[in-house]
Amino acid sequence: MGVLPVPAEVRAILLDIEGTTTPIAFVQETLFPYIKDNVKEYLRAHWEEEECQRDVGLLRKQAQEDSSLDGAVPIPLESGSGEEELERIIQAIVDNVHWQMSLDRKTTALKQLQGHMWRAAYATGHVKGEIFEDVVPAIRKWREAGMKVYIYSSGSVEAQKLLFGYSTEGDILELFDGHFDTKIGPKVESESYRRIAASIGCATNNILFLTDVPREANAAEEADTHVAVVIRPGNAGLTDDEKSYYSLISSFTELFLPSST
Ligand SMILES: CSCCC(=O)C(=O)COP(=O)(O)O
Ligand SMILES: [Mg+2]
Repeated sequence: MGVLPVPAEVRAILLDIEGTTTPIAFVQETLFPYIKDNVKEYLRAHWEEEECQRDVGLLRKQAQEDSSLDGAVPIPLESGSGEEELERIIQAIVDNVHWQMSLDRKTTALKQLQGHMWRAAYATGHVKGEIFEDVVPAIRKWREAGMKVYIYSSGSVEAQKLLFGYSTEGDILELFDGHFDTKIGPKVESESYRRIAASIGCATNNILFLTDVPREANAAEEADTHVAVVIRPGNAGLTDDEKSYYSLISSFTELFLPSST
């Protein structure tokens, strides 16, 4: 087991979810198939609700922005009323969601809908958020040492709260001081890390960001945020250059805080 000293100026640890706190397999083999299998029924059942209409509005706007992309699926406006017309629009949304998911897109529109759909899956006990076993004990230790702990995931804040609220370790939401999603900006843009620092009320170099994705680490580092790349079973491999450039950890227990004993 390695040891990674945390720089003394770090006051907050910012955590990615998929591939960092949580196995990629849980997201790809449980959460995402649930969306693909249930999106049509969900839209039919919730169509009249305000929240669902907001999600549809965001997806339609995103589809317009995506119209020049290869294979993009448009979402037409309803022209008229009736069951058949509604089915035509719902089918277009289903196709659009499937297309976005086939590319693992991280659009706020897709992530908002997913978060709302997972609500029922977690609340009925159909799904429990999976967390690597080192995560909870390590976060407790960091917090005892005075560290603030935040989540930054492409999954919506609502989806994050479901995952940690209904997790294999129980409701562990109390471990987090706050949550960020793509509403603050994409994880591959350095400006997002500046906005997060401003929102927390610290400098970017007071934050240590843990992620499995080198492009995200690179964006954070450009903003002068400390980073470490997390290696977990099932994560994408790193190039030799990435392995030698980034600080790497394979468990949260490898982080050594200056004040820890
Ligand atoms: C928050 S639960 C679902 C995870 C998800 O939808 C996703 O896109 C994961 O992205 P991350 O930024 O956590 O790697
Ligand atoms: Mg990730």
